[in-house]
Amino acid sequence: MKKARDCLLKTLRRSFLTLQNPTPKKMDPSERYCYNPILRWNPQVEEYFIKAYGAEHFSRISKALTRPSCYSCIRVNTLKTTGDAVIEKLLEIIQNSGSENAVNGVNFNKTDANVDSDVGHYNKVVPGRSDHVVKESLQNGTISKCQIPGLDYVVFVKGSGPHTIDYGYAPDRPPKEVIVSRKCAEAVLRGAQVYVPGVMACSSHVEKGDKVAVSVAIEQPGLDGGWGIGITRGTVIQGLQIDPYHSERSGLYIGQGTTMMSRAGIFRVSQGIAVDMNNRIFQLPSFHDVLEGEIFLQNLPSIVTAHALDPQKGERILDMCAAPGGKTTAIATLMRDEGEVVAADRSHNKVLDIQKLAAELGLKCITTYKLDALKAVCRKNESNYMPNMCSSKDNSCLTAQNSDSMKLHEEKVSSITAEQLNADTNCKASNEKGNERTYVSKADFRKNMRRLRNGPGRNQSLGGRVENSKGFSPNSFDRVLLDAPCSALGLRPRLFAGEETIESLRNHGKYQRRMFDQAVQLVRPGGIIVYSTCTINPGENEALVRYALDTYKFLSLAPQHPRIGGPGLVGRCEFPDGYVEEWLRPGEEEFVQRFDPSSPLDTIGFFIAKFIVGPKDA
Ligand SMILES: C[S@@+](CC[C@H](N)C(=O)[O-])C[C@H]1O[C@@H](n2cnc3c(N)ncnc32)[C@H](O)[C@@H]1O
Repeated sequence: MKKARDCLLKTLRRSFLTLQNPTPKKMDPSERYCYNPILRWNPQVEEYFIKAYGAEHFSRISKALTRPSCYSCIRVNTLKTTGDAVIEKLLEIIQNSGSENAVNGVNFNKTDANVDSDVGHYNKVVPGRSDHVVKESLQNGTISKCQIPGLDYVVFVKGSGPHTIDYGYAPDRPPKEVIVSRKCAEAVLRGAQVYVPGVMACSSHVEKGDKVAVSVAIEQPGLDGGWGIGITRGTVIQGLQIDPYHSERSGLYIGQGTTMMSRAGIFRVSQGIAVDMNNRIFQLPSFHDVLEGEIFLQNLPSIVTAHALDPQKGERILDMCAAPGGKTTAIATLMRDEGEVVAADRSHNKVLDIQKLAAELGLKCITTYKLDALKAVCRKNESNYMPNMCSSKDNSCLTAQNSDSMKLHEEKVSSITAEQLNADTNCKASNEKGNERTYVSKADFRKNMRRLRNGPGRNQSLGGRVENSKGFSPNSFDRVLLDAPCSALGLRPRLFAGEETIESLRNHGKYQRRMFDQAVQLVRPGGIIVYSTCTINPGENEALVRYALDTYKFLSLAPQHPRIGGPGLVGRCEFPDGYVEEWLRPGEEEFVQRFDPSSPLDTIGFFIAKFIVGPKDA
């Protein structure tokens, strides 16, 4: 029934488009076979953002969102190596790589990585690269160290684009084509290959080894007021104007590639590379499998977020929404792996990702938990609340699921507690002497306690065990990072933004405020909360700050270092339904960092606010 309805809608839509444009005009191929996407928004959301940013600025932001940043940002694992050593190794890799890889399309992969997803990476390095390439890479700034004070361990590798591609169009002989899904295209723009599940449609008679023009199917407004892509997997493309989705694809060509299998193969198998993208609109270096453990690819604003938190050695830090662990590991590295970073996420599998990343980077001070951030504060009346497990030392309330392994160790724990506590009280004095290795720090003590109760560390050796937590005691963290789940409207490249409505944006805001309420309870007086999102939506950024400052009088905005983002938005927005959203007040805007995707920094859209927690009973 639904299929028939969809089919009918599609047919109606096509007739509607044909009626609107009865004799499709011949299009200049340079207009058609190019990359010039227009980001579609929900009309009310667009109106709201235009009010916030002004029409011209919002149009620049929209444009920037459709493109990837033109460089890769590498966070060097300073516990294992240095920025200079990494640059040297990368240059060596370029030197040994094939000349077919242009400098601006630097290909750093050691091996073919046959990732079985529609967005995996695939690259190969061919030996025989000449020396001048290395010199050029340095001279033209392909590889450079970040110049921002304190961030000299961050390495940038430049990419290039958008490039104009000749798809070999000739009158009456259109190029063979492959149409991919939006998600696949977004990954391809970031440097991935086209994998089988990402292919939507393909020209007839495509054989392995054919050159194909790759375009993307993006959601279009439907007659029913929703969005649809109006094309089904397996559709045959003739290269004619009567092809389904022909006009919609104009300006949405993301590159040229060589098919790795025939059309029949693409739609028969379930995995593998369908198209090897060898001529891309954006040429960005790919680092899959490269210098594993020594480097981590991370957006610059995320690295800055860890700095804004300013974690100190020996502290206890909570990362409330931590997966996949990019910021957790940045924080642990800034702490030189001394102290405790509690990394929580509500998704079991994502917690495993944090563990994997921590192990890869060799970080030991990270403890992971599966935990709903909305219930991050330990409630004493929980049915399975076990007071002896919510010790003032550990402050983590573990669930009954772990009680067996805990009972086994309980005796041992109690026998060492007194001794350890003595060590604990000694730690301040020892610290003053700077003799960090001979005393048991608070963090080490907590780690030992956990080891005794739970066996060896969770990171490397337990092979995928994830501990559930019922939450933590109030005031039990020195600093809390809330890198909140959000509308992600700052992520790049983005080819469609119509799914978010005013209502869904407001819901994100509500969810974030509830999480923030938990963060406020968990951090001790005198501690720090950093709140961040990867969205351009002021309702999830400045409005959260307003809520925080108005609700909790003991919070105040703190300056951030480094500060490379722009100021926040001051003012308010009145919605047609009467809802009023309050943003920052004059004087507050310079305390937050707003990363504008259309600014010369060329980052994702991102927001960071830092709060100092004053005496809570004041
Ligand atoms: C923006 S991502 C975090 C990215 C991470 N901080 C990093 O830098 O790698 C948001 C995360 O919040 C998690 N999340 C969403 N709702 C949650 C909840 N109620 N409790 C805990 N985690 C949640 C998601 O699983 C997701 O991993």
